[in-house]
Amino acid sequence: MTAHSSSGQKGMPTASQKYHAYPLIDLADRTWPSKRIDTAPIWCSVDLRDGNQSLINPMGHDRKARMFQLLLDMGFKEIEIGFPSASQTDFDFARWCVEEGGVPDDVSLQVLVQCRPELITRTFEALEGANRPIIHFYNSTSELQRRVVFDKDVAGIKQIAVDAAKMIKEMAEKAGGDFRFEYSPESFTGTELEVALEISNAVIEIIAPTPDNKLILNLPSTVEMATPNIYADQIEWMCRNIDNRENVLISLHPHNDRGTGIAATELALMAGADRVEGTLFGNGERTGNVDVVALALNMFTQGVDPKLDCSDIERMKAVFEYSNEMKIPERHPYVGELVYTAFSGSHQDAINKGMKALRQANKPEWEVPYLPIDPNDVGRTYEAIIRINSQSGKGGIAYILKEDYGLDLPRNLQVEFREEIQKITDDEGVELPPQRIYESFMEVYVNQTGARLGYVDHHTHTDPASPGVRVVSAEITDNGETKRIEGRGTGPIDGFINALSTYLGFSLTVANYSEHSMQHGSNAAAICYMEMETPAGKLFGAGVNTNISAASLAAVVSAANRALAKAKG
Ligand SMILES: CC(=O)SCCNC(=O)CCNC(=O)[C@H](O)C(C)(C)COP(=O)(O)OP(=O)(O)OC[C@H]1O[C@@H](n2cnc3c(N)ncnc32)[C@H](O)[C@@H]1OP(=O)(O)O
Ligand SMILES: CC(C)C(=O)C(=O)O
Repeated sequence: MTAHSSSGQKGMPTASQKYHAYPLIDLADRTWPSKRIDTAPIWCSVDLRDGNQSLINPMGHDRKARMFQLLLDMGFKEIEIGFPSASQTDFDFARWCVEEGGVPDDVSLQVLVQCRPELITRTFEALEGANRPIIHFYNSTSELQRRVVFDKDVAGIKQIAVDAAKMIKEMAEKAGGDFRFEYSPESFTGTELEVALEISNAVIEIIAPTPDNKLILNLPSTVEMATPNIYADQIEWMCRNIDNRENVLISLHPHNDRGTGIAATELALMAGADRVEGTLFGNGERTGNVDVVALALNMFTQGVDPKLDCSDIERMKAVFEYSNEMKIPERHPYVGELVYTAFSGSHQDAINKGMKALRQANKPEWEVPYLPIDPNDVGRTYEAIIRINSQSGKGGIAYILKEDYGLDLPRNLQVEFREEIQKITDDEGVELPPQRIYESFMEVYVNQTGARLGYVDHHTHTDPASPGVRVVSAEITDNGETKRIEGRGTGPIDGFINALSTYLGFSLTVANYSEHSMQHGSNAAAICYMEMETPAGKLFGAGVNTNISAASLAAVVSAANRALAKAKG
């Protein structure tokens, strides 16, 4: 039945008529909810097989080889390199890996094959001479596939698995090599647990795994059909009930149809699984395989060694994009261009303060608000942490000026300058790059193109008649004309302010003052920030000079210019 909305548009069909809820698992004494992941699983990359079979243009040799090298460099010890009986490309790649791939002794090549004799034979040919390769065989066991794809009952489906297991075991013995075995009751999540158990146990009996050669029993979430807790229950149930558990490695192979592949994998690891098959950044059929990088880095941020080297995530991204001919979205966990970036004011403020506190604490532990991982740990820089648009606040602007240009703005100046930036971002409606923020700061406070006054030079001497009083004589420009002004005070700033106040005919006083050396674009110059009470209200000026007194006086002139401009409206 089709529902119709009040607008007359055709709505979605009635959910309960078209779909049904996934049944709950009867496991009242489940233990996984109170477990945590404290060691890394055995990782197996399936980029070159499950990832590859989902691509518009499957990988040729070069794209495969480049991905393969990355996977080795990241420390994968098990790599599913393809489906050699399916295509000449995959067959040739398997041969290349065996003969020329430089596979370290502790790495097993894994290949996938259906339970079909001619394909199994070809698979053994592809692996001749390989070191401890894993033959991964599978057949679909779900109720739906039994009914509509294979037209067989459980016994018939079990027979497919058993026949293949026998053939593979015999061929391995005949070949005399040191083979390892993996069996997947494919579409496990659509299979009744008792059926998956019966078929898996039948395979285990034939393979007869030992402590030295355990069977990998891969329980795939071929299609993610339910909430992650259900997958965890299924895995805990299988771990408890499977025969010969001590000689069986329970492996996960989650897909991401509901967008919860990572959560499902994590809960299933808590439920007792030993191994995970997945792909870099989650490429794979439909919505992908589980993202092993996110899994590994999730572990890392919990203080667990993930046993996968993700320290050069930019290289990983580049290889992913080259080999898969796909782009990684900006928000993808840990790797997306924007995942370490805050645009919004309060986040920027917190990050700014967090980074400062971290520097001061000088401890190894990472704790910065809004950043669950130190970008440096995956080879990203701090450069893009804070970016400025109309959602940004003073903290973010101050962060950029400090980190990129070494300008340490006092708090009130941050507030004042934010208004200048806000005008621009509201007008333009787009992001403002750091250089424009810096140039804007220099223009508003230091260069002041077209401003009425300019500081040129000054000299001071003690008033012989009044010891302790300094006489300041300064040269300024007023609308381009050179003027000499003179004033007296306790020091150069005081004397200069008195001179300028008299010259302009209004009072200027210092409310606050700070200075530091410039680290950017100027050798040994200092910058002075001067907050002044003026008839137009409290305003900042800034001055840059190699002489600190001159920088201060330039800052006074800058504030006076801003007061004059404000008074003019
Ligand atoms: C969930 C997964 O990712 S599983 C992996 C899937 N990956 C791939 O399929 C990629 C590579 N595959 C291929 O290139 C091809 O499918 C090949 C070369 C393996 C086989 O090709 P073909 O035999 O021409 O065709 P096709 O795949 O359609 O064959 C399906 C037949 O195999 C049977 N079959 C499918 N899977 C299996 C299996 N695991 N074990 C035994 N038989 C199987 C089907 O029931 C069907 O039988 P039917 O011909 O009697 O109806
Ligand atoms: C072959 C199996 C493990 C598979 O790829 C899947 O179920 O997704």
